[in-house]
Amino acid sequence: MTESPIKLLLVDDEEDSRRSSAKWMTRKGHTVTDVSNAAEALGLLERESFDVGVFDMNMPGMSGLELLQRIHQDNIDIEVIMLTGQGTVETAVSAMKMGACDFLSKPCALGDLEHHCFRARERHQLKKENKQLKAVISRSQPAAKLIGQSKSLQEVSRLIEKVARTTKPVLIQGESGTGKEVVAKAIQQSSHVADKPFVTVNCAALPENLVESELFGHQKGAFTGATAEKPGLFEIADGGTLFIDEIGELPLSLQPKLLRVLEDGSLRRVGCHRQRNVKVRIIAATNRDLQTEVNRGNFREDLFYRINVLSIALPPLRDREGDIDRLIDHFLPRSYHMDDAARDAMNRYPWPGNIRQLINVIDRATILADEFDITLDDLPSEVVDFGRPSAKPPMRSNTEATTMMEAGQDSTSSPHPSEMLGNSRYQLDEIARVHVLKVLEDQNGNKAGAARKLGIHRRKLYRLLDRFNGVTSDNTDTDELAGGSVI
Ligand SMILES: Nc1ncnc2c1ncn2[C@@H]1O[C@H](COP(=O)(O)OP(=O)(O)OP(=O)(O)O)[C@@H](O)[C@H]1O
Repeated sequence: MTESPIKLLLVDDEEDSRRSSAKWMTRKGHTVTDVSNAAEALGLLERESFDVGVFDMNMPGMSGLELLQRIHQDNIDIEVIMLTGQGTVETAVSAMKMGACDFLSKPCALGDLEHHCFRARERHQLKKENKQLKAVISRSQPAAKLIGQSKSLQEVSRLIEKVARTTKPVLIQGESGTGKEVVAKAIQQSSHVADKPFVTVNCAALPENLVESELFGHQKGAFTGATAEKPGLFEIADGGTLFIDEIGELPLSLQPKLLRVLEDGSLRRVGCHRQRNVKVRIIAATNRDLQTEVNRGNFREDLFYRINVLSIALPPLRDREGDIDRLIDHFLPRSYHMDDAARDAMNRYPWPGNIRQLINVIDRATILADEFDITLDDLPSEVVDFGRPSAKPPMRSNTEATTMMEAGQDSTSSPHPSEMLGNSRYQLDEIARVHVLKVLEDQNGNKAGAARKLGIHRRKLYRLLDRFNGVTSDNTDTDELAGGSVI
């Protein structure tokens, strides 16, 4: 048999035909359970899952059609083929209307039975894949590429390739924002289940009472609000990969249930007795030290050993030499340019929020930048000021404005602008100079802020500062001060 075996449930009160069908299908390598009545079949279906059911239409007690109806009502996931001794078009039509996928007349050739079961199983598989795809599409984000060439990241890439070849659980440890989810996706994309679902769940983002039903699914009426049955993420990820982020936050009470799936692939939805089986590759991530959590009694030791078969420690960004510039080049839109001073500051900063924080800083800078040039003024003060020689420099830029203020030409050496107003001793240019420098000083040297306060564009402020400093960068006169635009 080239195709994988079918898990089959045969329900027929005629012992001879049932036994010979079961024997034939078992000999062909399929897993067959056979029972003589519908009630027994229902009991089994509550506990176990099957790919295909072959039901005799006419049985004493509950008929095959009634059994089909119950399956439909209870939302049991199985494809049903109806068998009858007196096959008529009407009975076939009513069975199909009730959700049977096929119809066979008794006695049927055993070869036909297998052929029809394969077709039914294919349909079962397609329906399942369809459900999975819908769930995955609604959750998926575009795959992210792992940017960086530092030695420590190269080591991570090497590990990704290695662990991708197995189906064993992987534990990714690293600070928040270091790219644990990107690594999980990279493992999945290099694995043999790359075309299968990649489903993610973040244990920290879910209220404790929802984690169980989200992971394992629930039966209709299992708890208040469970108005319909819902498959869990393990079922959605069946055949593929489930990425469990922040696994350290998984409530202790649920840890044995996770251990069970990891051990034999079996699970039960909340409020349901039926055991289901899944084949899911688990990738877990944490920014906590799980061993410490084990020592503290917050995480089960057996589960820790189970998920920690293969582990990847993701280095923080500050330990990835050379990668900051690579990440800037990757995330900065092509039309933008970041000057050397800004790049130096970015490289000095220790990035406690790692790559996520770096992306946010770049996004912010592109919004604040004049034209397409990113300077120190476009970076947050904690980035600019980190590691600078003086704790609170009066000016943050290296332009002439700094020179002026360091040379004692700041606004404090002149009268307050309000005292100058209306005094014919002062020329308009002098009043403007004092006012502009005062505003700049009030803004701690932040030119973007000063320009905003002055109601002029930042480039206009640069030109004024150049002029006050005697730099003849252009031929602007005092008219510059009239009618500025706010950035
Ligand atoms: N090496 C990398 N190359 C490109 N982008 C990256 C890299 N590492 C992380 N990112 C990006 O940084 C952001 C954060 O990454 P991710 O969510 O994978 O981090 P995490 O470690 O899972 O964070 P948390 O612990 O908070 O869940 C995402 O936008 C991701 O695409």
